[in-house]
Amino acid sequence: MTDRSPLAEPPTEPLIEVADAVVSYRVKGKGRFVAVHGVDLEVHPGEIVGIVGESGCGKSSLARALVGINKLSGGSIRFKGEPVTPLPIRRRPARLVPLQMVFQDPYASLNPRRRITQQLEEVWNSAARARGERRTAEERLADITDVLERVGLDPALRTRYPHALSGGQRQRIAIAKALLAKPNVIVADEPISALDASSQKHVGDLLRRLVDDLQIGMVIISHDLAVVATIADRTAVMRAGVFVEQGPTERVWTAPEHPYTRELLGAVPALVGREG
Ligand SMILES: Nc1ncnc2c1ncn2[C@@H]1O[C@H](COP(=O)(O)OP(=O)(O)OP(=O)(O)O)[C@@H](O)[C@H]1O
Repeated sequence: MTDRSPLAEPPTEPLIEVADAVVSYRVKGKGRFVAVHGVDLEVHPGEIVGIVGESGCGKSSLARALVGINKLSGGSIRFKGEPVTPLPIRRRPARLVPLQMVFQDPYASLNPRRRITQQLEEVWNSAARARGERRTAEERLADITDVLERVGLDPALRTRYPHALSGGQRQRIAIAKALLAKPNVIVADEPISALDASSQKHVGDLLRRLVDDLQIGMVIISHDLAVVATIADRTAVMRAGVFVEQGPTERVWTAPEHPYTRELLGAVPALVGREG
């Protein structure tokens, strides 16, 4: 658990600025259902912000809006000062390429019929194309080898198909895919919930290391307060589409202000501290 006092570090420009964001869905015969009711959030370089709350509270709806998959019904989301425009991946402007998402189920974001290497090459190609860069196959291989090493995988694994990897290895590949886009921000929706306990710890430590080493901003969504408490600098507690409180993780954990946070804390058996 970390508590980086705002006085301890110089202020930075936020990478992500969310102001009064509203996400709603059209539900047949029932009008619109509002899943996110006007939330405010900032994400700075080198910072992990955890968003925690029970299933159905609106976490994924907000996460998808942060990267431009969901359209906002109100408010605004800015990435490096520019609005996040909801467009299909292929039509995303180059300025949004460094805004990446990692999903809970890495199987869903990996094609089971293609070798890992082909999938990483496609991501690299589309990021280079979006940026208008002309680069060589040697540079591509060097970048792919570099990200695989960075996520703690043997680069030789790239010749495998997804089914020949463990759950933890697949999630590392999903993180490597995001890194190939040279991200400034990664939004990770339940990135470790589906993993066994030992992989949870390793992937959690990896995410923290990436944020510290690359000074990216990260948003981690989880229903599990203990997961967020071990790696997030700041925590926002979400209930029924609103943040009931947000603050430094240490403070939220030790002196929760809202009864709902206390309720969530009561359901956590024990906190295992983050190493390093
Ligand atoms: N496409 C959609 N159409 C209509 N309602 C939706 C849609 N997607 C989500 N919802 C509803 O919005 C609410 C918030 O869902 P969301 O997936 O954002 O919550 P969550 O906190 O991420 O939950 P979970 O952890 O179960 O995914 C839920 O009531 C859900 O049923």
